[in-house]
Amino acid sequence: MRSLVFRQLFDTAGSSTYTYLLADRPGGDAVLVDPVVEQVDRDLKLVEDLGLKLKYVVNTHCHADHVTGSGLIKRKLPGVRSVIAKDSGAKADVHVAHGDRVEFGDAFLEVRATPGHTEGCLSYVCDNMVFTGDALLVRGCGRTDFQGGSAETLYDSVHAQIFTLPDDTVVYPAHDYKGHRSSTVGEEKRLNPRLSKSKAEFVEIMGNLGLPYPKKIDEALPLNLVCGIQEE
Ligand SMILES: N[C@@H](CCC(=O)N[C@@H](CSS)C(=O)NCC(=O)O)C(=O)O
Repeated sequence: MRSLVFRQLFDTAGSSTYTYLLADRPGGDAVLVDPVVEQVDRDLKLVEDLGLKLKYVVNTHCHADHVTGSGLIKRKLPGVRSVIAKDSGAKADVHVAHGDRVEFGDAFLEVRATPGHTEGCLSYVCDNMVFTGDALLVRGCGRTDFQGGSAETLYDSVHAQIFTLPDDTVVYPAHDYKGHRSSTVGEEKRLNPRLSKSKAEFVEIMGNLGLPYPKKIDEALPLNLVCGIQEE
């Protein structure tokens, strides 16, 4: 039985983003999923405290609400490689697509394409966990009104790629705005107020969210298209 290392970290500075640290074993090879630039020192201190070897910074998508920590982490730890979907249109060291694996030591993330919030959204499955980015949030989902978003596509993605996982798979989202930390596939299939509905109802709901644009969108998008801050 593998003793995977797992930590869930939260950006209290404003974006309400969850960053995940995973390693194949204590002191082993590690990945960081969705790091936030303001929290890079916190994340790297934890990597050092746990004696881990950080291999990849992995992005679920090109975020619009915060700047990814990928570029800054690469500057501080030059051996680390950034990962994002080929379909995101963003630069990175490694471009992945549906069916690929991101390997770290004896463990790996299985890449599942879950477009709809953006065209290049990915979810990553690791053992009994799925890191859903903004495709599926706890009792919610990512908005579909910019970055090539499509409610129809998001509905199909979640139903085909996430809701087909075992019901006890633990759902770890990229954001939470209501105090949740995780959920399960079974719970979300039953209780998600948007995605448990029919596709037509879902499309109607998503067309009427009326959310303001993220405050940092104009700063975040251009930087995230180059995988974060690249220069001094
Ligand atoms: N107020 C925040 C942005 C909130 C927001 O729009 N969140 C996105 C994910 S980040 S692009 C979203 O999809 N929300 C779905 C929902 O139902 O809330 C800010 O200004 O940064």
